[in-house]
Amino acid sequence: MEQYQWILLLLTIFMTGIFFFYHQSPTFSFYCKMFLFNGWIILMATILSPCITLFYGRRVENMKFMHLSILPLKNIYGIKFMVQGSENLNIKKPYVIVSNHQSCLDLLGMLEVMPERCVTIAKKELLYMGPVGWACWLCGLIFIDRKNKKSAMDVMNRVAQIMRQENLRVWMYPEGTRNPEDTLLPFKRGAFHLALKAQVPIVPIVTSSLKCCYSYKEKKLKPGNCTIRILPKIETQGLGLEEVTALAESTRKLMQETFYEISEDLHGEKEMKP
Ligand SMILES: CCCCCCCCCCCCCCC(=O)SCCNC(=O)CCNC(=O)[C@H](O)C(C)(C)COP(=O)(O)OP(=O)(O)OC[C@H]1O[C@@H](n2cnc3c(N)ncnc32)[C@H](O)[C@@H]1OP(=O)(O)O
Ligand SMILES: CCCCCCCC/C=C\CCCCCCCC(=O)OC[C@@H](O)COP(=O)(O)O
Repeated sequence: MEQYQWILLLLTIFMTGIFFFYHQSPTFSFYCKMFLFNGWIILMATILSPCITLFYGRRVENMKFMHLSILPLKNIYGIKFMVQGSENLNIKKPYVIVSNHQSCLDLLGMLEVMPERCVTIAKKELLYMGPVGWACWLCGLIFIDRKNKKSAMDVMNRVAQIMRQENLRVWMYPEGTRNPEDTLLPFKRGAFHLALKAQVPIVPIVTSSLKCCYSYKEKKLKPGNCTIRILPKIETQGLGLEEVTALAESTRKLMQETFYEISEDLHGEKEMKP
């Protein structure tokens, strides 16, 4: 046999093995899907980043490239988002969006509803993910070092200064990390300091439980329907920094109630856990 025939034969055996295990083992198929999910993001970032660097440089408008390149994942995985309350984002001025953070699928939900001129606050580790970090930087993401609180707060305080000048919306995950549970984590204060310092409203956005389509624990990634509810803005004008804790707690309570309300598998959940 010629060398290329050997290669073809080995490739066929390899692909047949993948196909076989994919259908036999849910865990294997989960890892394949996650590999494709991450692989797609890395591929898009690798293709787009050099072009964006060349033609546009770093600017918040580049988010639309992230949007266009990532949204096909929604169709590939059959995840449908039903958006409620889009009219609540018809605000011309800057504001802070706070959203719950369950898993990597939140990226799809975020891009589904993200308004124009919106930047996300992200952990600095993302910046070191090669082309993905480069793409995030080009889209204007703002990175914070969660292990260095002083530097994270300094960055947030600088954002408070520029968001009004540059008419920016800022998207934050106040839980500070992914949380697959049904009870939201206690909220970090950064988003609320930001809104109060910049004297801009807060818009809470709640994504229903993603357990219907994704669970890392159960090694599950399958098609499903999710609801994203955009709540009316919470005004902060005239409120002082002494209100940060109360504001964070009332916003969390509102988002937790909304989460129970829109998550089909949690209907009937009445008890609010602390
Ligand atoms: C082309 C294709 C490319 C595709 C690429 C794909 C890209 C994916 C993009 C998606 C990115 C999504 C990433 C999401 C994340 O990374 S989430 C993780 C990072 N985000 C956060 O952590 C935000 C939430 N955290 C906070 O807001 C924190 O408050 C923080 C600012 C980080 C500070 O941390 P910490 O100290 O732990 O917070 P506390 O809230 O507990 O605060 C402690 C006390 O400090 C006071 N405080 C807080 N902030 C301030 C401030 N700015 N100024 C003054 N004081 C502040 C706070 O009130 C607390 O005081 P008390 O204890 O109440 O007295
Ligand atoms: C040259 C180095 C090459 C490194 C290649 C890195 C590979 C990166 C693989 C895939 C990138 C996918 C990025 C998806 C980002 C989804 C956003 C997200 O969910 O971030 C998590 C963050 O909110 C909270 O983090 P933690 O829950 O605290 O943890």
